[in-house]
Amino acid sequence: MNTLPKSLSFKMPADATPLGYQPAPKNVLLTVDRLRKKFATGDAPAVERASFDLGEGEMLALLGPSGCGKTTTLRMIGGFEVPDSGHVSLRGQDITDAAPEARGIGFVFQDYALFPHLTVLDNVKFGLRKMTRAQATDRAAQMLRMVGLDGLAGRRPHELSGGQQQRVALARTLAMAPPLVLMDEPFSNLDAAMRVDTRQEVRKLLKQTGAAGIIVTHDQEEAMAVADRIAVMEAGRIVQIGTPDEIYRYPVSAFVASFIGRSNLLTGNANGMEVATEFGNLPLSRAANGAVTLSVRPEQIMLEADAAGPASVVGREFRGHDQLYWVQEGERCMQVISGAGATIEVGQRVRLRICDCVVPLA
Ligand SMILES: Nc1ncnc2c1ncn2[C@@H]1O[C@H](COP(=O)(O)OP(=O)(O)OP(=O)(O)O)[C@@H](O)[C@H]1O
Repeated sequence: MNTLPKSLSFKMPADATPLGYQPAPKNVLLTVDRLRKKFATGDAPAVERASFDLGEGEMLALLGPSGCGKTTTLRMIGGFEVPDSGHVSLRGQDITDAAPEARGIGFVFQDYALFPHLTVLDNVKFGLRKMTRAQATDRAAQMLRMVGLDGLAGRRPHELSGGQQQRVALARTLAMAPPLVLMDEPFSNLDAAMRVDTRQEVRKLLKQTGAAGIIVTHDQEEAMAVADRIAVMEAGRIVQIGTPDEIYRYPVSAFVASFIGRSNLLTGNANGMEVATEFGNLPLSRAANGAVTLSVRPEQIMLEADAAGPASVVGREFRGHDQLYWVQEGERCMQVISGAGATIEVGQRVRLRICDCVVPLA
């Protein structure tokens, strides 16, 4: 038998927040209130009723598939796009109509937007024109030390790697000590290994300086790695906001369950904290009643080799730390994640057992 270590509990804690939306952070820095934007060319609004609060020093990821409105939301916060309606406030002051440069918000663009003819040091000094030259040089040198690039101050951007350019762009933004930094797909130009290192570096630097951040990404792994909270967007709307844990464990809809990690969707008939399914009666993560769709994560399912079992393995992916199986039972194909130890081969008969709370979806 192939048993699973249970590192996650899907039982909702008694003090869990209501589905979807968390209470406002304690020290609110930014309030985004029902932003809407419809472009002349589109049938539907690109963004509809986007609302959230961001705390001082908090890191939020706007996550969703291509075209769901992430960049448009970010651009409205930054002042690069004028909303049709709704408001943006920073520390209680309405900045909806303020020009980008008057908002005191920092930006890191996808292409870093470094000046190719300026040295690294002069790029970082660029935004510090209100300081004396000596003060600006000191501040820029300090920022370059912080991002670990003080040895490269005299180079030009084309003499740096993508990750180093990214850090220069961040140093330039942080030099101005903004309370908030907006980043649109900031790691997309980096290779996979560098992306992993750079995103941790960026998170650390923002936390170190106390700046809050909003990062746009379509990569759920990146969002989970870098953000304190994730706002998941679908077709112009924010459909769920929560910590990475909350969103993974308690997705509110089939869309969120399938976009963040892998999910098997089942149907059942709920009665309070229990649901009747084709896999027997299962405990629910929260109370529900009547017909429900359920999300079951692949690691919540146990796979047992059984020559008389009702299902068979139709695919297997060895992933080093674990294995992902596709298991066909009648019309249904389930995804199951199991330990890397014992292997069940493709073609073998198996039995599936769900061994945790299942999550009812809206
Ligand atoms: N300037 C524009 N004019 C017309 N339509 C636009 C404009 N900018 C964005 N859109 C449309 O608005 C919708 C949302 O676009 P947006 O760039 O915000 O999505 P996104 O989630 O950031 O996508 P991606 O991950 O591909 O960058 C899309 O349908 C897009 O085609």
